[in-house]
Amino acid sequence: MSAAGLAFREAPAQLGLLSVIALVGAVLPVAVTWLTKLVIDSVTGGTAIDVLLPIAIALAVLGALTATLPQITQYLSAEAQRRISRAAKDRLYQAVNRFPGLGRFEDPQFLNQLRLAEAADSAPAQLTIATVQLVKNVITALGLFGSLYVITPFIAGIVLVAALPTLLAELALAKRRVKTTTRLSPDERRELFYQMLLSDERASQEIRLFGSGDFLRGRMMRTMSGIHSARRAVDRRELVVQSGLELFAAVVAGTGLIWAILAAGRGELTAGDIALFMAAVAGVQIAVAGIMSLLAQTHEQLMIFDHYTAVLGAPPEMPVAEHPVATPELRRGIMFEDVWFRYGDDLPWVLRGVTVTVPYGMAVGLVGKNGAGKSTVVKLLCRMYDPTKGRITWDGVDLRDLDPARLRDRIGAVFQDFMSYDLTAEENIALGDLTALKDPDRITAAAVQADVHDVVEHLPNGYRTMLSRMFAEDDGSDGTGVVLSGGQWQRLALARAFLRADADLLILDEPSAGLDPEAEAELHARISTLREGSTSVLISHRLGTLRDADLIVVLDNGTVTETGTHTTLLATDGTYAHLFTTQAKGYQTE
Ligand SMILES: Nc1ncnc2c1ncn2[C@@H]1O[C@H](COP(=O)(O)OP(=O)(O)OP(=O)(O)O)[C@@H](O)[C@H]1O
Repeated sequence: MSAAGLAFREAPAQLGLLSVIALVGAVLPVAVTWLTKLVIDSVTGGTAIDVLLPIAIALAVLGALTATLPQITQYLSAEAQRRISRAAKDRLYQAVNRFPGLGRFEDPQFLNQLRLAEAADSAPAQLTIATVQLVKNVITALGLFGSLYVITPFIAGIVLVAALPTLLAELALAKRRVKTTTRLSPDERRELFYQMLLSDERASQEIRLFGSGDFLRGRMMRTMSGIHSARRAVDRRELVVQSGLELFAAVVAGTGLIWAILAAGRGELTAGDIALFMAAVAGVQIAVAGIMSLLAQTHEQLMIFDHYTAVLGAPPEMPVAEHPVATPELRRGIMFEDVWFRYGDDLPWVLRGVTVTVPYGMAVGLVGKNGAGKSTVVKLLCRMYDPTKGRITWDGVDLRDLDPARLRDRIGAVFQDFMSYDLTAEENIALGDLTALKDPDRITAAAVQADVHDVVEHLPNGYRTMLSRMFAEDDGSDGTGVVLSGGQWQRLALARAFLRADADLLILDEPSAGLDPEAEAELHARISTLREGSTSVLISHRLGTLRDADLIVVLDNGTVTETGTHTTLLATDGTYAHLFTTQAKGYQTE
């Protein structure tokens, strides 16, 4: 949709009124100029007061209109801006939410474009309002130019020709401004990153312990200085060019005035003509300067709006089937068939020909050293990315042929880098399946399964307690937000996954890393019961928790090196046996 289309759909009344006011405002200066000439000529010509009075009253009414219309215009523009920006922002984040995978969020070029698009949410409104103002200024300029032409076609011609360099200069300046903004986008993203880091609750502990605050502040200030010097260069150029243009306009107006006074001396012009001449030259110049700056603004906003439309029109980063196959209920299993994967064309292979089956109804354990590719396998299972080569099938159907959203509906997961939201406890769990917000019993049941019910129940406001000290007042309690411990957050993340009790596949990536030994043992007993008969993939560095798995898959440097049960793998005496005995030794007393 075009900027104007969006603007008129969201604020038709405001923009309609603004257009009418602009039309009235456009002819006001012309009418005032002519009436002023009439008054002066009448006064100097000795016209009767009863003829003068209506003109004076008309001038007073036009003066009142000239004074009030800008205030009304400002109010209507602000309201139109709010409505249109709201809709533009909504569309932008709808588009962002539509990207099926993670690729876009790891692409710096796209992130730069997104930052520019975020700044462009006021562009549709500004563009439309600027266009209305542009039309207004054109009408005023034509009216005043016509008035000037009646008195002196020669000077009128000079004023017109003098406007040309202004137009070209303003357009060039606008182009440079947009170029600078685009070029500075990565730096501004960087500056924002440092800024957020310095005020981030989670980062503050390390920053204080390592005393890295001043280092990060220094980096932020250096980035900011770079941005400022680039902007200063643009501002200086604008200062020089625009001052030159103003000077040029003053010379044109001054020369015209001298000519007009000389002409009046020769009796060719009346006093009213001189007044009209002065008002018209100034008015035309103001209107023309307004047109130039509005044209430049429009040009700039159009270029910024391009980034907005580019994000809105960006295709999904991985192909989404136009007519997806309905995701079948899992009955056979998930197969990785010679899957190769790397995060980017210029990055190393992370998975190299992985062929493995997660059979239906079985608990599969995934083991491997840091960086072996375990979390990557999980991300591919959820189709956050597509394999670079090979394929993954869900009951025989290639994941690429399924609707990613419907596939994910069938999966419950706790990721290694799970989220803790600054929301209430209830909402933190319900995010696993938002329909549960209307069914608190389901939320409680999931919390019981994740062994976090007791903790939540005893919070100051129970399930409605805000799990943040930053937004504490939002929970309607006495304003005391609560901060949970790492292990408690982890259980909450588990509850979020357990909310999808009927999920076909349960993925747990290091679900007990933050739990105390007792809680871990309890959790794994619970998970075992939950996993019984259901299909699950569990990643854990604590190999003891995988003993009961129906199948253990060992990943090493992106390839499957061993598969079997705990007993068979121990007997094989390979990597798994080595890792297991090394870990077991650590628990044994001498
Ligand atoms: N988003 C990403 N972009 C680029 N490379 C990535 C990305 N995520 C992971 N990697 C790389 O892929 C490799 C495998 O990472 P992965 O997280 O799958 O390992 P892992 O076996 O889960 O490790 P760990 O036991 O430490 O959690 C690593 O070398 C990592 O640097």
